[in-house]
Amino acid sequence: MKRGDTVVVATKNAGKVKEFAHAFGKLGLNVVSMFDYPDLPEVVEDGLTFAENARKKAREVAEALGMPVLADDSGLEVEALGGDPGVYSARYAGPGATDTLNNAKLLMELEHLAKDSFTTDGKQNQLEDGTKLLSPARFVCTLALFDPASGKFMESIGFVDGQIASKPRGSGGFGYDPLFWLPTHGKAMAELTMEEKQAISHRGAALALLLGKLENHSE
Ligand SMILES: O=P(O)(O)OP(=O)(O)OP(=O)(O)OC[C@H]1O[C@@H](n2cnc3c(O)ncnc32)[C@H](O)[C@@H]1O
Ligand SMILES: [Mg+2]
Repeated sequence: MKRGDTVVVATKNAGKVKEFAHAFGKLGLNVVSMFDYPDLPEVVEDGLTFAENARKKAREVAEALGMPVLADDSGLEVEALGGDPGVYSARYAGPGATDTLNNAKLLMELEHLAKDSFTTDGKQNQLEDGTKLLSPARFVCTLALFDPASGKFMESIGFVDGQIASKPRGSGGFGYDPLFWLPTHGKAMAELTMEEKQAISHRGAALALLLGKLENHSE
């Protein structure tokens, strides 16, 4: 990839598109997404892992377009929920789920549990304004780049650890960002600028790894 090239990202998530456009823009690359190809058939995300879904999105779109395509499959793993919503993060609240409905569903599930198991050391798990920290959690992002000419994938994975807060904060980012508390920053993910989010996020980490692999590959 060289300055001026276009990267096709197989996503219909406007939040992801913004983050990729920002990251690739710094390298002089343009980003197009599935919003630019509205007629492509929908990819059914029925994989059991993030990696399977990322590969499926990348391969199907790359084969339809006849060019290399990058896909991102990501989600939230919440310890107290045994790793849920995981690969179901986008549709946690059911068909037609929105970020708002998914966040409400997450809080409902956790507050349910909190009554039994998270009350004893309440002080420690509480922010100054009374917001409770309900469970450790982790964002995961897998990236898959598929080149239909070679039939090969290049893949990477990134993580970021935090806590689920009982109240949303901030208006940046997307998805579960307002509920994802970063003890290291004393802020929710949605309170970070895009630049700050990229520096610490699961997507930023996965992208840095992938770019490193691409660089080695082209040498
Ligand atoms: O499949 P595409 O079209 O890329 O878009 P999507 O929104 O369906 O994306 P996923 O299938 O990968 O589902 C990931 C969900 O996990 C959540 N998520 C992923 N990355 C996130 C981030 O950086 N911040 C907050 N929530 C995130 C968010 O709810 C996403 O909808
Ligand atoms: Mg999806």
